[in-house]
Amino acid sequence: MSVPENNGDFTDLLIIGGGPAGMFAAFYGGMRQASVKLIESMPQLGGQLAALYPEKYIYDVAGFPKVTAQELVNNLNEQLKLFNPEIRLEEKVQHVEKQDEHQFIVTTDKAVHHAKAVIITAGVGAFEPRRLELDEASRFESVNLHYFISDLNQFKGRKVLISGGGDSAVDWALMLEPIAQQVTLIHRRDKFRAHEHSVENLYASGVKIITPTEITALHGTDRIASVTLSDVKTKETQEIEVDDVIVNFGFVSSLGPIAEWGIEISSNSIVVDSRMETSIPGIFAAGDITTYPGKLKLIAVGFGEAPTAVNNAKVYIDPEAKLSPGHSSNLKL
Ligand SMILES: Cc1cc2nc3c(=O)[nH]c(=O)nc-3n(C[C@H](O)[C@H](O)[C@H](O)COP(=O)(O)OP(=O)(O)OC[C@H]3O[C@@H](n4cnc5c(N)ncnc54)[C@H](O)[C@@H]3O)c2cc1C
Repeated sequence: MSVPENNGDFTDLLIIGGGPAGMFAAFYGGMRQASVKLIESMPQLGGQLAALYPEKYIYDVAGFPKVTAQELVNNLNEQLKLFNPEIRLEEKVQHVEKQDEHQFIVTTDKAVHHAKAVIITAGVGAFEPRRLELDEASRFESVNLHYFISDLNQFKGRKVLISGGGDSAVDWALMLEPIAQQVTLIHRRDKFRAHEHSVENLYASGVKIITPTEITALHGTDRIASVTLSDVKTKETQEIEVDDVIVNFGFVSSLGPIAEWGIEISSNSIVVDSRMETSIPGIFAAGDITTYPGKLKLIAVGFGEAPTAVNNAKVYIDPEAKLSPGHSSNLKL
């Protein structure tokens, strides 16, 4: 099956956001013989799965009894490459404007794109980690202060300090314990908010736990060599040597520029109808970013919404086209 060339400068489908919903939409657009451009602000595809929990297991995606988030992203990548969509990484969409039916101008921080239809799969919006509120923190960010983890092995044989009390902090501590030389987990409260079972495993593990404690200073020139920890109640301090500091205070997200594109928004999400079309004809949405009565923010749900958005976008672009894609099992790929 061949993918048609762009008609002039106009891509058939421009997809904003390369999380699981956007990746599957990109594959599906190719399957519907649409030309596809996918724009993602992060350096990698995969959305929350790749950025926030690549090594965690997911159990509720159909057909996968158990799969790590990164494996699922790798599979989505392999699947979407069947149709060679244009993927643009590290490019953030700032503005979408409808000029006329089938004519959208999408402006990013790097270029201006033209599309016949737009599908927004921007998840929770462009997300950022909640940062350590210390003046000196920013200069260690690209060195040994981590808010995201992409490869557990980078911590092999190292002294790692993790700060945070939720699931991510506890999970990272447990996963790093057999790899790192030493893992210390601190939290500003006495109790961890993580899943009960994980907390039980934590106390049974070799992770050193210090609570209620917070980081009050980072020391080092080129990299953090030690940190000052302060007891939240007694204010007593201690300095410990570290090779790496991982901060897991969760992340903040906002729709950012999306809220200014004139699309109907409700509770920080994009309102869609049963065709996954937004209040602007020709702009569709899928995945965590959408809202409608009964909406669930799950990967499996995004995997259903993406084909609905793509098939309806196909009909928007070409009203003669069939809504139903037919069965993929009839394809010869
Ligand atoms: C720790 C954790 C565990 C989870 N476990 C599960 C689970 O077990 N099962 C499950 O079903 N769900 C789980 N989820 C939820 C699941 O990850 C989300 O439902 C899913 O990622 C939503 O996919 P998405 O493609 O809609 O959005 P996202 O994954 O959020 O991807 C959206 C992408 O759009 C990009 N983007 C946003 N704005 C712009 C812009 N302006 N320009 C360019 N790019 C942009 C973002 O950078 C991001 O990469 C979990 C979430 C977390 C945080």
